[in-house]
Amino acid sequence: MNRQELIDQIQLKKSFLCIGLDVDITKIPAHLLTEEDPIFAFNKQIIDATAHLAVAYKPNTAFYEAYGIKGWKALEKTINYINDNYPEIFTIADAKRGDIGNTSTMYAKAFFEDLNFDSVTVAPYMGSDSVEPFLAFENKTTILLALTSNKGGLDFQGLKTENNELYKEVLKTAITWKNSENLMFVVGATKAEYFSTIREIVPNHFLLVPGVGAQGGNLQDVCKYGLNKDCGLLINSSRGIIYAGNDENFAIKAQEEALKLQQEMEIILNENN
Ligand SMILES: O=C(O)c1cc(=O)[nH]c(=O)n1[C@@H]1O[C@H](COP(=O)(O)O)[C@@H](O)[C@H]1O
Repeated sequence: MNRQELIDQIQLKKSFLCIGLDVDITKIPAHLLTEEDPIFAFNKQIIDATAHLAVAYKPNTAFYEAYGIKGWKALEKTINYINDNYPEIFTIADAKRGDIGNTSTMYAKAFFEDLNFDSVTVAPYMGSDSVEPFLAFENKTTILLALTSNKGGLDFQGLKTENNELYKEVLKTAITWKNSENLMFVVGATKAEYFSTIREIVPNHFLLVPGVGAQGGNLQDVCKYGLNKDCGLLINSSRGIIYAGNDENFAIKAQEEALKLQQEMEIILNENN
């Protein structure tokens, strides 16, 4: 999926919601545990109940890798289900990869070709030749960690360099790389006060913003300085949506939580037009 198709979906659905499919088997409703593949059964119901409200889904691969081959199969079934039934949805493999060039190419093939995700999250720490192999894939997006939502995010990302803080160097340098139009950046919702500075450096790129919901980030605060002319934001909530209920009604409860965020987003988009 390309940038314009994503923007079209945002306008059509009046939503820039990304739902995180971070499925912990100890937290899913008990009645699903008798299913052959409880994780996929859970995801399928969440997706069917929320696809009209969201423009993106983001499975974090840790939650699948933790269950070995069964988990990876559930991830594969989930991405195939989305691509087959909701091809208009932007998909994010939250895998936070990045390595020397030839290894990064293999990570990119795993997520872009084998699993056919639209995008993957990547760590910038190893520099240009660790990220450019991801950027080389046409119609695929590389989502680079810039300023993360966690408390320790500032341990390194906030370090002062000669002229800047490190996260600003990441942004400034990454936009000079080959195929940098294929980049998005991760900025945590818990760091809302940084968005105006970030938008000075990357006015046009999309930002993936996790941290709304369970981590306490605020949608309004993020939008105040984070929105751009194309919206330019994907706001993720995982636990706040998918674990809203814990019985047979879990998908309806998830839908209700997604709807609350979508309705807030609709107002924000209308105000911004
Ligand atoms: O790359 C991410 O998605 C990410 C970056 C970040 O700075 N903070 C962050 O929470 N995430 C991910 O976003 C999701 C947040 O989940 P909830 O806190 O349950 O909404 C998890 O999958 C995290 O791994």
